[in-house]
Amino acid sequence: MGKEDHRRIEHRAYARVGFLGNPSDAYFGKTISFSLANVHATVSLEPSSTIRFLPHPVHDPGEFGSLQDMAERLRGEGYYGGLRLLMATCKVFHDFYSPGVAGEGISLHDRGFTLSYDTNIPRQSGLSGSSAIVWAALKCLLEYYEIPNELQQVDSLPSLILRVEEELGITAGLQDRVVQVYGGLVFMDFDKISMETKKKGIYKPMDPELLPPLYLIYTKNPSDSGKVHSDVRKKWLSGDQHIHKLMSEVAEIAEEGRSCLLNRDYTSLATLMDKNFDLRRQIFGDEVLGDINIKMVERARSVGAACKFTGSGGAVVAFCPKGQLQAKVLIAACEASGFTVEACQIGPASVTHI
Ligand SMILES: Nc1ncnc2c1ncn2[C@@H]1O[C@H](COP(=O)(O)OP(=O)(O)O)[C@@H](O)[C@H]1O
Ligand SMILES: O=C(O)[C@H]1O[C@H](OP(=O)(O)O)[C@H](O)[C@@H](O)[C@@H]1O
Ligand SMILES: [Mg+2]
Repeated sequence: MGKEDHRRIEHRAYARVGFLGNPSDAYFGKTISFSLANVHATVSLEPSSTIRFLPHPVHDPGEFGSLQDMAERLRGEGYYGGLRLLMATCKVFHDFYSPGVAGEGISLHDRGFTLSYDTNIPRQSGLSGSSAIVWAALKCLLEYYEIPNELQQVDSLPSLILRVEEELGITAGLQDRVVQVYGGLVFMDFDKISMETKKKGIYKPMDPELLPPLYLIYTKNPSDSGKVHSDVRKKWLSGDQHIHKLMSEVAEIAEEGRSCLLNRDYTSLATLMDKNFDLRRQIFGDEVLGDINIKMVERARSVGAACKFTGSGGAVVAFCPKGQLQAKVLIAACEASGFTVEACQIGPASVTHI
C-alpha cells in the first residue's frame, strides 16, 4: 500500500426541503427544493484489508437492555437503520463502475475499506436523511476509487443515488438526490421523455437569495416514505385518472412557484405552499399523512403562516407572509404544542445558478 492509501476520507451531505411540487418528482412532475444546512449526515471511509461496515451505535442497535426495550424500539423506529444504505451504496457503485457488470468499465482497485456513518438528521422525518447517508457514502467511494470527473457528472449522480434506494425497495423520487448533489436551491422538471430516454430530469439551479425566511417545524414521528408512497404509486401505475390529474396539479405548483420566486411575489408563494399541502391531503388521505403531521400544518396555519410537508411526513416548512412578528407568534405557538422550530439555513450550492 502506498502512503496515500492510508488516508481517511470523510464526506458530509445535508438534509433537504422539498419546497414546492413534491411529491410529483416521482411521477414525471416538477419540484423546487433546497439544501438544508441545519442538519447533515457524515460518512467516513478508512482503508482496511477487507470490506467492513460499522453499525451505528444508536441507529443500528444490536444489543438491548431487555426484550421489552427491544420491542419498543422496533415498534417506534422499525427494523432498519443506515447500515443497509451503506451496503447498497457499495453494491450499486460496484455494478455501475466495474467492468463486465452493467458498468462504466473502470478497473476498480481491490483494496478494502471500512465505512461508518453518523447523522443528526431527524430519522425518517421527510428531510431525506436516507439519501444524505447514501450521497455522503458515494462521495467517499468516488474519491477512494479515484473515479474520473467525466464519469461523475452532476446531473447523473442523483439517478445513481436513487438506484441505491430502489435496490432496497424504498419508494422514492429524484428531487432529494438532485438538490443534495447540487446544493442551494434547484428547480427540477422530471419530464417524461427526458426521464425515459436519459434517466434524468432537467435541473435548473436558482439563486437561494430569492427565498424568503422559512421555518422548519418537526416532531419525533418516524414515517417510512416507502410505506407512505406505495399505495398512491400503485394507483398511479394502474392509470388512475384522478391521481394523475391531482399529481399534475402538484407539479404545476413548482412551475408557478418558480415565477413567484423570480418576481418576488411572496403573497402568491404562500398560497401555493398551502395549495401544495391541500393537494397532498387529497391524494394520500389523512390516515397516511398522520395526525401529528396534520397538526403541525394546522398549528402553523392558525397563526396565518403558509405550511406544507418537506417530504413524506415528519417535518413541515412554514412561511410567515407578514414578517418577523408573525414568525415570533409561529415559534411560540409551535413550541407550546411540543414541536421543534428552527429557521431554515440554506446549504451551499456546488453548481452555480445563472
Ligand atoms: N437517521 C437515520 N439513521 C439511520 N437510517 C436511516 C435514517 N433515516 C433513514 N434511514 C434509513 O433509510 C430508510 C428510508 O428512510 P426514509 O423514510 O426515506 O426517511 P427520510 O425521510 O429521512 O429519507 C429507513 O428505513 C432506514 O433504513
Ligand atoms: O413525499 C415527498 O414529498 C417525498 O418523499 C420522499 O422523501 P422523504 O424525505 O424520504 O420523505 C421521496 O424520496 C421524495 O421523492 C418525495 O418527493
Ligand atoms: Mg428518504
